[in-house]
Amino acid sequence: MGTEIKVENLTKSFGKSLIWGDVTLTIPAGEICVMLGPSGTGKSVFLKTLIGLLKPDRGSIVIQGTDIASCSEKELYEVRKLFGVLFQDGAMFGSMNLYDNIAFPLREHTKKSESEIRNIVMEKMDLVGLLGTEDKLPGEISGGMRKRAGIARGLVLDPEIVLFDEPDSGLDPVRTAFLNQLIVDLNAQIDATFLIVTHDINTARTVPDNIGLLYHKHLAMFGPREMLLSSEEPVVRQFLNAQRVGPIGMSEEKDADELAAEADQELPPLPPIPMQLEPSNGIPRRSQREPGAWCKENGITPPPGSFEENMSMTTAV
Ligand SMILES: Nc1ncnc2c1ncn2[C@@H]1O[C@H](COP(=O)(O)OP(=O)(O)OP(=O)(O)O)[C@@H](O)[C@H]1O
Repeated sequence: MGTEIKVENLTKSFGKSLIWGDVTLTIPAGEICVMLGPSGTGKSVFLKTLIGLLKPDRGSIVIQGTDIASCSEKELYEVRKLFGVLFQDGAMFGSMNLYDNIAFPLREHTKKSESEIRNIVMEKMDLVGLLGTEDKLPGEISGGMRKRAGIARGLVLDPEIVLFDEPDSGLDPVRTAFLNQLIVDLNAQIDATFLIVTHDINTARTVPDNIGLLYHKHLAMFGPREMLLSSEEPVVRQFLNAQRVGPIGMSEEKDADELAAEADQELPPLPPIPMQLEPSNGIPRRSQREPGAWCKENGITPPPGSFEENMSMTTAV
């Protein structure tokens, strides 16, 4: 299970306004990727383009041999069945209880009997820790529970690719930590390919196998977690360490005067690379490797203190 997504030279504009151009990356089967980027750089547009809700101007997105940028509607309909999507707010129907919300895709897209549907819904509710809340309305539960219900609903059709659009938005740090653990556990358990859009730097530093950064209408970098967390590239370094010093300004790129004013400021050292979050259910991640393996293979010395067992999960910001 889990399928690769191969994106080549993807470009998307709305009218004359370019959102991003020439995006090329391969999201490996079964791994977790995080896509970062300042607000408005087109992360949600990227997710929508991957599932064919938006059409790119150019380029290809190949999933199981089908280019969804140029395929027929019928082919697109088939490829879409591979996806589960978690929208920001969980996108629950307010007047339906959680059971019916989670059962909805099965009733809409399959011919399964109500008893088969019941088995699947209860299994997914169990996976996300929501057994016993079947009769609750979305308005009666917390934001974190709504997110988990959204995940359960995204999983009922057994997707091979799961897209998460800011799963941690509006959650407190403790609930975010629980949600991150759930995401890592689910990834190991269902072995699907996960792509997460987030603004949470701690999530980006600890959860994924790979990180991408969209900035200034292009993909600034995409690669293994350790590659980006040890990178000295100014935009990557600034964003992944949530710093003010660097090329990214409040609304757009800084201008020459602003950059000149910063020229003498010494950059803080790169913080240690934290351990990757491990599944708590005893199932190894598909891509599990020794901490520091990428750095070693590539002759990179990680920042001091990296990969220490008891290192704080928070970043030095
Ligand atoms: N359907 C659309 N028509 C026209 N412009 C759009 C459309 N959808 C998005 N945009 C524009 O594309 C740009 C990128 O939007 P998007 O929501 O993808 O950014 P984002 O990186 O996800 O932002 P944030 O981090 O704030 O959620 C924005 O300027 C937005 O106004």
